[in-house]
Amino acid sequence: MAAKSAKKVTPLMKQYNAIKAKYPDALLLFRVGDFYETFGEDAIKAAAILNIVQTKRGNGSDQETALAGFPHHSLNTYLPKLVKAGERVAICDQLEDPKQTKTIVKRGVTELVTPGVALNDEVLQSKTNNFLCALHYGKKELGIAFLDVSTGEFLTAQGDVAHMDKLMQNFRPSEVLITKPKKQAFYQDFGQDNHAFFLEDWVFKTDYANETLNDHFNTSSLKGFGVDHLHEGIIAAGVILHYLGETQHHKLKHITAIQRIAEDQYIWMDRFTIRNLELYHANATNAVTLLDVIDKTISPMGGRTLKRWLALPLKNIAAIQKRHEVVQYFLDNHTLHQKIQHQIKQIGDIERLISKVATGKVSPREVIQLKNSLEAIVPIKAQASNSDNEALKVIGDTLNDCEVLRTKIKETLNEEAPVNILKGNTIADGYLDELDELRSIAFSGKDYLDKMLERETEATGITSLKIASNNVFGYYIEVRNTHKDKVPDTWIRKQTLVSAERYITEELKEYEAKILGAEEKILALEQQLFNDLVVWMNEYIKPVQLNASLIGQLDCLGSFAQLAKENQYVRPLIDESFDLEIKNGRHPVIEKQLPPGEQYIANDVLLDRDHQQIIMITGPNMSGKSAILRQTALIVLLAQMGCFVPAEEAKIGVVDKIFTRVGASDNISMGESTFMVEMNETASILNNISDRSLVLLDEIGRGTSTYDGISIAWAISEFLHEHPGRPKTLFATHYHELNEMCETFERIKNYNVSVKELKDTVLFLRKLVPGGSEHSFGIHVAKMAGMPQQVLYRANKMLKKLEKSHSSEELTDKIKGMQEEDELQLSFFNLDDPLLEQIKEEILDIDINTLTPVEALMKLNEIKRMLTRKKASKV
Ligand SMILES: Nc1ncnc2c1ncn2[C@@H]1O[C@H](COP(=O)(O)OP(=O)(O)OP(=O)(O)O)[C@@H](O)[C@H]1O
Repeated sequence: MAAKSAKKVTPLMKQYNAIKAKYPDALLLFRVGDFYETFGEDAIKAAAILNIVQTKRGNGSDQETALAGFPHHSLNTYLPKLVKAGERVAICDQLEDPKQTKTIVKRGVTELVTPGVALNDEVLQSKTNNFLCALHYGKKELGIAFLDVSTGEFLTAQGDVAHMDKLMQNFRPSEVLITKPKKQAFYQDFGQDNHAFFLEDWVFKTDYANETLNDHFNTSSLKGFGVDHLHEGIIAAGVILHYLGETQHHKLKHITAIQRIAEDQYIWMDRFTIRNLELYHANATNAVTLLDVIDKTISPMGGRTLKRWLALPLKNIAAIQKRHEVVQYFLDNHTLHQKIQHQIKQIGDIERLISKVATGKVSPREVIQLKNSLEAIVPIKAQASNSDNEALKVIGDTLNDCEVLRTKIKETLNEEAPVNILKGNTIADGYLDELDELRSIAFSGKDYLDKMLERETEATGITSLKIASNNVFGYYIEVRNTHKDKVPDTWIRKQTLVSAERYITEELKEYEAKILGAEEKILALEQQLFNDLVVWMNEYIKPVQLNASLIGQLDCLGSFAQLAKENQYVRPLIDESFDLEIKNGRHPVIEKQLPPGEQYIANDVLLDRDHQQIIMITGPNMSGKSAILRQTALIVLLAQMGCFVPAEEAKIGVVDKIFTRVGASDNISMGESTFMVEMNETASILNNISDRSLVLLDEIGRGTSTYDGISIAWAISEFLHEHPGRPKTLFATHYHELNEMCETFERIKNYNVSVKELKDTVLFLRKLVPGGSEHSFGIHVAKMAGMPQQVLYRANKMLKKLEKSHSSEELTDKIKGMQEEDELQLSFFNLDDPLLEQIKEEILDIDINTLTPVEALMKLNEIKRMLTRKKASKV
């Protein structure tokens, strides 16, 4: 019997199965009454992610299925958690009023929320764009498009894999769309880290893309956007719009344009450089990024603009200088700076608010927020327009005070409008006579009831009459039992209590109907008026978006001034020269991380085309070589973003590309391939450099044996020196052999990061001084670790000899010879001491060619431990 009934699928589950079949990749939230329910696999996932109870449906039958749900009003709490966990969530709602239908309620998916297509504030981060990306593999090139549906920004580009990879690093999309047949290629080219979704191949077609885009923009060609030549990019952009349709996002008026990412206008940085410089993504957990240090923006638009500026520093000198001028102006005009910042603080996320207007998801309270934000723009516009700084004036003149929009919102909406329109009191008093009248009926009831009570008391002579209402019986007149006999016949008894009776009268019934009718009408009218307002507001999408962009810029520039003031940054000079002159430059992040009382040691870096094109920096580990390299790149980058820089003075011949490469540090554990990767990466630099490039090489060549490493580092430096572009280069190395290069190559100069050797420690002076280093530095570290003198002496001696040797075959013989020669020195031990034998073996086993300083240190530590143990056992 049970088995028979179990086979029968209920109409509800039948409907569920049909809808689920259309969205197999999504977690389906199925509205049943006041709940969103999930079933089967979805329920198991939802219960785990949301930490909600999972139950069963089907009572042990073979149709038993898992079930988990939550109240519909908690959607805003639970939905973001599912999306953040990487789920695609299909929201299936009831499409008709259950009260109006006798059969099963019609249901359908009203929205598919995916990580890249989110409008919900709980999913979005205010200072970060949330980009959806589509990538198309064309015949020669790849096309890419990015859309932030929450702000309406839509961008496209095309190029090779490296180029696409760099853009992905810049824009960090939350979701990437790719055609199914390219799944493997995508993982190979871009790794497994992206949240990818694979679509059918037919979506990736030129005609379809053009049609979709032209339909959306209501254009006949994409020429006007300057993207018509980007065939692959257009396909990617078409895929994005297609996907929005698929996810039930149809109201997209806020996507007003598509823009080409004009890479030629920005400094080129490849992904290694972006990562290595830790611009906005830390390499270690809790590490501080450049963005963390420089971000003083105070609005969501400013925060997002800053990220964009950081990813895309400018090359156009005039544009850079314009930004510098505004920053300087803010610094010179403190009061204006403060006033503008104060006003910006009052501005909400107008960019996302206007998107919500377009998508019809805006709440009454948000419309009020938008109006208040636009009001805060009015004084900014006036102040900027009245300033005597040209660039600021342009911003002021371009800002739109949106007066008509503000006035209309003000007269339509109540200033205290609720989030949920059903709460009532959304539309302002005095906006519509009809509404005012209804309100007076609905809300002036107290007066009317008081009068009725007075009349009835007089007519019946009952002194303790009461008029009230409850949810079950509506309005009633209550009579205490002592007066029961005085109740007129026309009253109808509704409820009996212990000490009283409740009645209704004809008049009370009529009154109730009128009030209820009025309340219903008020709600309907309010909804209609609010909807009309929102539709009307669509005309203001473009001006509000323009304001958002200008406020974002202004916030950024104000933030640069704030940063300069707080940290003694100076205005850099950008010109067309090829020189780089930094006086007393600092590393913006490290200087903020130093322990209290410690000062960052500033350094000069001078590079030019004629005398000092390449600087070879030697110095022991931890002396500050990498810091000098990175601070140089960061100073250039900050300057070309329009920011001031951490230095005493900086003169920068505009840079078009920044390359950084860091040699593999743990090649031994990672094997040959790491070295190959390092060489491949370096090769890509050598093939792409120009006369305005800045190249930073940190310990390149470290990932192989010493002599290979030296030879490669030598060859790379020689290549850069001889390159007609004469790219400016900083090369940090521990191969002091490279210091010899300056004798042959006139534009290579030696510098070292100075240290002072004290009796038993090394003091880092961190000053970059002219001149090379004469020897290796591993021993310094050993010294610092407090090695016994004998061990140090021995290590020093061995190293010196090894440095002189030229091939690894000679090493063993040499070491043997050295042992015989030096054995007497180690009088601390008995010659036949088994420990000595063991240490001997240890040292002989070391392959110095591939030994990194840290490993040397560890080895020495091991030997020290042996000796300490020996010493202790003797005592
Ligand atoms: N100019 C400076 N002033 C103060 N502290 C500094 C300075 N430069 C570097 N440091 C400190 O020294 C640490 C090591 O610097 P850095 O990593 O640049 O050394 P390195 O010579 O490149 O070492 P390695 O060869 O091991 O990579 C930094 O993390 C920082 O704390």
